[in-house]
Amino acid sequence: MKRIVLLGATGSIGRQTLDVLSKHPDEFSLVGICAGHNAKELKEIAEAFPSVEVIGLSENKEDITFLCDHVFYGEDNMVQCLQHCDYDLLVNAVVGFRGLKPTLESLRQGKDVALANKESLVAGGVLVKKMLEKTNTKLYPIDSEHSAIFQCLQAGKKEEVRRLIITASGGSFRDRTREQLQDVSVEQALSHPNWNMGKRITIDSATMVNKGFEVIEAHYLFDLPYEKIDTVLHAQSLIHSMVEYNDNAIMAQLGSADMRLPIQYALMYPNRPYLKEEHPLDMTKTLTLDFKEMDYERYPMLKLAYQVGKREGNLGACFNGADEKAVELFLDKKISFLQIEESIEKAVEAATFVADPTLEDLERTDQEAREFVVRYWGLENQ
Ligand SMILES: NC(=O)C1=CN([C@@H]2O[C@H](COP(=O)(O)OP(=O)(O)OC[C@H]3O[C@@H](n4cnc5c(N)ncnc54)[C@H](OP(=O)(O)O)[C@@H]3O)[C@@H](O)[C@H]2O)C=CC1
Ligand SMILES: CC(=O)[C@@H](O)[C@H](O)COP(=O)(O)O
Ligand SMILES: [Mn+2]
Repeated sequence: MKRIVLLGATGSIGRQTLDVLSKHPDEFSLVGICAGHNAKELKEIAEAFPSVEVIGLSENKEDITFLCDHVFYGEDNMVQCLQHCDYDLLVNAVVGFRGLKPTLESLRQGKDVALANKESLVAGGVLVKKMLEKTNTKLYPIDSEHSAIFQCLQAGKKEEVRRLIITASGGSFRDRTREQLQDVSVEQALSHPNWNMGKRITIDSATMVNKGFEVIEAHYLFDLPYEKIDTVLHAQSLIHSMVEYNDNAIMAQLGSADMRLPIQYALMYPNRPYLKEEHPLDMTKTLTLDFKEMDYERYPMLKLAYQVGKREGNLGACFNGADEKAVELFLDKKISFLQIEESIEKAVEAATFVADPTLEDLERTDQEAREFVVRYWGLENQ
């Protein structure tokens, strides 16, 4: 029985993880759940999974202390939960920079992490890598592209990999030119062509920040240089990513747009038990595969992500922090879609570079990037 702690339990990945866990009651016991504000849903989860021993909530608006022995409130709730329960695997599906600390804490304790929170690696990849080496722990990717690559890597040796090819849908505005992005609305940006996901990642997909994050994530997860990590536009999101080997073989992983497969694979690797699909892929009817070369002029955030990733240090934390704040402002209709990009570019330009950052350095960089974006748009008093 694997004892699981799930962060971001009320989110898109969180809920799909609960579904996977509920299908394997003899394999998993859910012992910890955390979320941000949604006390009502946490309560429902705790009732559905009586094995829950610890609960974390960032806001203290509702008293849920009666639900189990340990309930922690506040921004440090996730780390406190990890310190007050006996668990085997952390599933980190919280959104944002806040996911880095619990990832590091879990690895420090010698516990493996099934990772959806890509921000842990984008902002803190250097620290996470050091901790993995120190404690001999493992990360199991949940992000669909990285799960696909992880699956394709089972077919060969790492030394024989020529390159990783990460597929990109192009996001909500893939059929528009840059000129046509001037007046796009929040509602339009939130309409992803293939995936149903949380708001932040859906906007990141439209700006291609998400693909930039995924390039950096792949660098740390698979320990390959940026020169061996490519991206390609693939509108259908049927191929989740590929690995090209030295003998020219290209291994691809295909599947419907259902995150329960990568979640289950991360939790049960190397096993592949039965998984009922909502919308099974019918090869004979639906299989059209289009590919287009990535256009860095159309998607400047992807180009910037390579530069940020290669320079390393604290720049990933700046890139992510600026994006988090800019996406929040866009969703609140305080800035326009194209101003998300401008926020990130200017914040990275203005950042003070720290080559070998500590966690405190990254936290400072994250905070400074957010403050920079607010100041840049003159929104200090709103
Ligand atoms: N959705 C997807 O298909 C994919 C997501 N990912 C990654 O997985 C992560 C989660 O994404 P997704 O599920 O879409 O996001 P959602 O927005 O759907 O869910 C976010 C989760 O984080 C919680 N949360 C928000 N603020 C806080 C806080 N201050 N303290 C603690 N918890 C908080 C939310 O709780 P509450 O509901 O209470 O606010 C919720 O449980 C992201 O890093 C994303 O990039 C990666 C690949 C695919
Ligand atoms: C489901 C998932 O992993 C998302 O990251 C998704 O891949 C977004 O797709 P695009 O960023 O390619 O639009
Ligand atoms: Mn992805």
